Amino acid sequence: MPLYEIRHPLIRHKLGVMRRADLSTKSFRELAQEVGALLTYEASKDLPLEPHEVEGWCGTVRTEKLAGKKVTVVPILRAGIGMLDGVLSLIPGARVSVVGIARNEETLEAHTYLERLVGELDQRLALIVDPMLATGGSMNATIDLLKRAGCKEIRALVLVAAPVGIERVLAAHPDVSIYTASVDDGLNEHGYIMPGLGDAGDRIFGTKQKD
Ligand SMILES: O=P(O)(O)OC[C@H]1O[C@H](OP(=O)(O)OP(=O)(O)O)[C@H](O)[C@@H]1O
Ligand SMILES: O=c1cc[nH]c(=O)[nH]1
Ligand SMILES: [Mg+2]
Repeated sequence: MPLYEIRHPLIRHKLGVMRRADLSTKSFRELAQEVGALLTYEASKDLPLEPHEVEGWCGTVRTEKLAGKKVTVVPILRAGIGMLDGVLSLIPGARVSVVGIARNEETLEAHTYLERLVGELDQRLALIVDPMLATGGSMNATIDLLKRAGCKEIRALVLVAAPVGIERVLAAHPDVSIYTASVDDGLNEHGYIMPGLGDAGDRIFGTKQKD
């Protein structure tokens, strides 16, 4: 099943705090990174290991180490930057591919304005990070361009997802897994996730929402 709603108590608690409208930019930012790291923990559960040996205090110890699976983290600008360090805190050797996409506020269509991908994408697991999966347009545009660049293994990490966006992504890309801290109720008339987090980019970068 390609949708994973991670109902871990730490995630649920932290996401609950993030929903507070009076939360400071600093706290929202810190929590986005923390939940990003916790989602990474779940999304990396099946990374391949290989046998290893180390010299321990009592002699040689048989251990395991990561088998060197190549990873690229793909933050969708802007808001995806808010989860990037959380992912890198657990997978520090990952390369970063940056994708810039803005959603048109009237039509809700995704417009791609930047594509800076790392090499060897056909050999890498791509972890796309974006706090919000709303209509799914931005996520599908990102998956499309990664696949065009040769990527074969893609996982999406989002803080909050709307059912309609999940359906749209999985209909177009059934091979992609989505990891989310919450499947929320739906979208309002402006395409915002309800109850959601509000405008994640504005909350992470401290820019103002329209009053
Ligand atoms: O699923 P969708 O309907 O495409 O909406 C979700 C997208 O909207 C937000 O970005 P936005 O376009 O506001 O850009 P920003 O991160 O620069 O604020 C969010 O971070 C997602 O990328
Ligand atoms: O709820 C939403 C939907 C799109 N983008 C956001 O930042 N929040
Ligand atoms: Mg925004």
